[in-house]
Amino acid sequence: TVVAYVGLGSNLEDPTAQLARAVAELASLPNTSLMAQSAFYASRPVGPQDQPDFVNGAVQLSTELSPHQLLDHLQAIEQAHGRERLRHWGPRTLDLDLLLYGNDSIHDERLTVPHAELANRDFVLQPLLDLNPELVLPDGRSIETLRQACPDNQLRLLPP
Ligand SMILES: CC1(C)Nc2nc(N)[nH]c(=O)c2N=C1O
Repeated sequence: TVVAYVGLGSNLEDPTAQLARAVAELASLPNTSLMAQSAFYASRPVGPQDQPDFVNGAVQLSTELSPHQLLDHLQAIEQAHGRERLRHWGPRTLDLDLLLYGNDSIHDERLTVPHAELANRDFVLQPLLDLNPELVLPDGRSIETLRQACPDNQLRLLPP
């Protein structure tokens, strides 16, 4: 099995409920078990500001699924949450991103792992630190170091 990290985000239709439901759905994927889930954090949107604040989190999975099988499931869960891509970087009910898949680097037409924006988004880095403070990227950079260098998006820790 492989340890994979999935990022969650939402800013429509009760984001904390969307994330909580998505965690349960991820935990029940085939040949997959939920190892840990991060706290949830609220923050202002990075990019277009004319949309609601986001809630973000991450989960640590142990899976036998391939990266592409896992991606298929993530996209199916997003669809089940009624995600509509009306505009690039626009608001959405649920965003699931495959952040890390073991120590693999993957770059194909469907998948970029580690996630391309991971290193400069505190709403991704902080949940990853919650899950594994020792986490290191395939290229050797530590998540802890990246988090310290990352622009501060004033994350607000939400109560469990
Ligand atoms: C619109 C954009 C870039 N900004 C975000 N901003 C925040 N705070 N959280 C997100 O998950 C997020 N996702 C995005 O895709």
